[in-house]
Amino acid sequence: MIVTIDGVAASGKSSVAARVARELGVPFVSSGLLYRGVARLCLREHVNPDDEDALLDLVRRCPLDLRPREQGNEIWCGHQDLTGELHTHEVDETVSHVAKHPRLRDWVNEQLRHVQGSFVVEGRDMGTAVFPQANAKFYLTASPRVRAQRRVQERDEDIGEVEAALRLRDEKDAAQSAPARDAVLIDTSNLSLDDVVANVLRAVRA
Ligand SMILES: Nc1ncnc2c1ncn2[C@@H]1O[C@H](COP(=O)(O)OP(=O)(O)OP(=O)(O)O)[C@@H](O)[C@H]1O
Ligand SMILES: Nc1ccn([C@@H]2O[C@H](COP(=O)(O)O)[C@@H](O)[C@H]2O)c(=O)n1
Repeated sequence: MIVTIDGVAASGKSSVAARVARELGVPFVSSGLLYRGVARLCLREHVNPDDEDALLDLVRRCPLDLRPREQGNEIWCGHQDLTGELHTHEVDETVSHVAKHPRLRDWVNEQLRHVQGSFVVEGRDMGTAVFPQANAKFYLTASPRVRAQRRVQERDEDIGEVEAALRLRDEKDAAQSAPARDAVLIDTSNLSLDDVVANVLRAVRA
């Protein structure tokens, strides 16, 4: 069984996917971490994120390894765990530049398709481009303000700046972020995390 949970930045994809996966007793996979990993390598190696050939050379030189874990996915580059370096302002600003390249997206999607068995996978285009055959598909949204409020609970940043950055990332991600026609749309603006998880599990088990 494959369950896809797509949605806009900070809509709750990772949190919901992790909880749903735990309840179903299957791994969860965070596709965004692969893009974030490439963005992190760009920053570390001073590679231009707008240069597609340079990005493909980078991931050949520094192959990233996505490791689904119950407590959260890990991203390794050889023997180096990059996981703790992927949710920074610099990575947030770089990742959409990385994600716009078709051949880089093909590379990410090839990594994702190696995952075997049953799993929950979250991202932007899991239910459309990567796993159109998924058994259940969900698409999470929330107002930019609500998403910014949630994000500043995690990071000590100005809420106005966070909201503006989320709106900008939404625009940059629009090309790959359309919900699948058969996805269940959930506006989480006025729902608790528990409510969203319950709604998803009810639909998966229906
Ligand atoms: N329905 C909800 N109600 C309240 N808080 C929520 C809800 N969903 C998620 N959160 C909280 O909002 C924050 C962002 O959630 P999360 O990281 O899962 O979003 P995301 O869509 O994966 O973000 P990104 O796209 O940046 O990876 C987390 O602190 C999470 O606990
Ligand atoms: N399937 C996906 C997942 C992510 N992206 C790009 O990566 C950025 C970070 O993703 P998060 O889920 O961690 O926010 C995101 O803003 C996209 O630019 C993607 O294109 N496709």
